[in-house]
Amino acid sequence: MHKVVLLRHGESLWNMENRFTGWTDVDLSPRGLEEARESGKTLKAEGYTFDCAFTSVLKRAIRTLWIVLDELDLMWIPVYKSWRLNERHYGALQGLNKAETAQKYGEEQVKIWRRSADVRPPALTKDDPRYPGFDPRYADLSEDEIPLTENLIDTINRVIPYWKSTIAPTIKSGKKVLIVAHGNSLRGLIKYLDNLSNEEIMELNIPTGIPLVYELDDDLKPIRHYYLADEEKIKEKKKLVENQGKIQGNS
Ligand SMILES: O=C(O)[C@@H](CO)OP(=O)(O)O
Repeated sequence: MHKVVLLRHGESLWNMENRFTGWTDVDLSPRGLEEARESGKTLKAEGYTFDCAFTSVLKRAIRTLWIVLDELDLMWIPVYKSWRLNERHYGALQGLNKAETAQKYGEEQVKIWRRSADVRPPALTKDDPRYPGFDPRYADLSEDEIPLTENLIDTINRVIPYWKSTIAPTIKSGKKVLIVAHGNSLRGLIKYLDNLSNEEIMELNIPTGIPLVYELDDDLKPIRHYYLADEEKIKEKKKLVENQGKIQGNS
C-alpha cells in the first residue's frame, strides 16, 4: 500500500479578495501563511514524512510547500516544480471578482465556469498582458501547450501525463510523496484517480491548506482517502470555497 498526500496551497491574496486567479502568480495571504504552517504541524503531529515533493511553478503553492517542509524539518528533500501542476487557466476571467461576475452573468453560469468539466471560460487573446507566453517561466512550452483558457478536462490533459510519467513511478518506487498544488489541478487529479463522472466532479470543492491523504494499492488505485482535520472544519472550509461564486449575501 502507498500513501500520497495532496495539499491545496493556503489562502492566497486573490482568494482573500475573491478574484479568479488561475495562472496569476499571487502570494499567500496572512491567513494562507498560517494555514500552511498549520498543515505542516498536523503532518508532523501525525508522523508523516516525505522523500520528495512535487509542486507547480506558482508561488502560492511553492511557499506553502516551503512552510510545510520547514515545519517537518525536511527542507533538504528534492522538490520538483512543473507548470503541469499549475492551477487551471481561467482565461479572460482572471482578475475578476467572483461575486461581481455572478451578479453580472448569474450564479449558475459562474458555477459552470468554476466547476464543470467541459466548459471553458472566455479565452485570452495572445496580445493580452496576461498571456503566459510573455512569462519567461513558460519559455520551454510549445505554443500549443500555452493555454488561453482551460476547462477541467484541458487541465487533466496536462496533469495526468505528468502523473503517469513522473509522479506515479516515484510513488511505485516506494518513495513517500507530497504534492502541493491548486484547487482545480487537484480536482483534475482526483477525477482521474477516483474515476469521477463530469456530474460528480461538479460538486467537489477542495479546501485550502488541509492535507488530503490518498491510500493507493500497488497499481495506484485508490483504497480510501481522508483529510487530516475534523469533519466540521472540512465542511466549513469547503462551503467557503463553494460560496465564493455566489452573489454577495446569497451564501
Ligand atoms: O481562482 C482560481 O484560480 C480558483 C482557485 O483559487 O478558484 P475556483 O475555486 O473559483 O476554481
